[in-house]
Amino acid sequence: MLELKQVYGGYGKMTILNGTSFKIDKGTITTVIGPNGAGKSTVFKAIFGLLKIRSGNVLLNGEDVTSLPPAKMLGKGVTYVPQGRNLFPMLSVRHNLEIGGISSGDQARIARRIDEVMEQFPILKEKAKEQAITLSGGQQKQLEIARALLLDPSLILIDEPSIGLSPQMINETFRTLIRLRDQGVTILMVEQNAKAALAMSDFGLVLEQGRSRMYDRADKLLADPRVGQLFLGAHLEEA
Ligand SMILES: Nc1ncnc2c1ncn2[C@@H]1O[C@H](COP(=O)(O)OP(=O)(O)OP(=O)(O)O)[C@@H](O)[C@H]1O
Repeated sequence: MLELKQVYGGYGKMTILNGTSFKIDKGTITTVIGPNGAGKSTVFKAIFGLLKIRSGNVLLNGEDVTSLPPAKMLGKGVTYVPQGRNLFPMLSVRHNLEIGGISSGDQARIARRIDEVMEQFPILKEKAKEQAITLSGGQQKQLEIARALLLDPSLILIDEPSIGLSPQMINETFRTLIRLRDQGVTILMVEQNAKAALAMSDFGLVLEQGRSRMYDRADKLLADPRVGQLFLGAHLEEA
């Protein structure tokens, strides 16, 4: 569904993506792991058009979407849930959802989608009129994921969804992602919480110094001693 071919990019004179190449299949969850600064978030920004790609290509279902701006990527069915909190805290849960649909020309459809999405996230329906800031961290992440669903994406890029959440809320967030995968949505996720994330993923990708070093079934990566070394901070070459 998504393919990166020899993607190079970075910030100013700094090159972070050094020929990143990988493919992910439709209807799967793939977790990207790797040491701090490996370029995991940068890959997402490059795919979603937030970072100019210097060379290389991003293909979506075979179509070249390299450096398309975010609004165009949304139109192609790709959505991005960045790291951290990305809500309007003083606005209501419903209002935050409405903002997610603002780029759609069809507001009647968005109103319908908000109702559908709320059915999938009962806590959001219950708290629709409450300010987003009154939700727990996990509920806020659910709201961000729900907002990402408004435009019916086929691919969700989600960066560190478990950060700052309790173990119970991490489980709930991961269960939500599995449910979406089972509905046919493709998920590409970055996670620091590598073991738990690989345990619920179909595939894993190890990124190091802006290059994909390993790609395999998630259970195989989990069992690979070199990945164990990586979790402990060693570089793959040393491992
Ligand atoms: N906006 C920016 N401007 C300049 N440098 C940046 C910017 N964003 C990230 N970087 C640098 O790019 C490198 C890769 O950052 P990135 O956030 O992609 O890494 P990561 O693998 O997601 O790391 P982490 O696990 O720590 O989140 C880092 O050295 C970082 O300091």
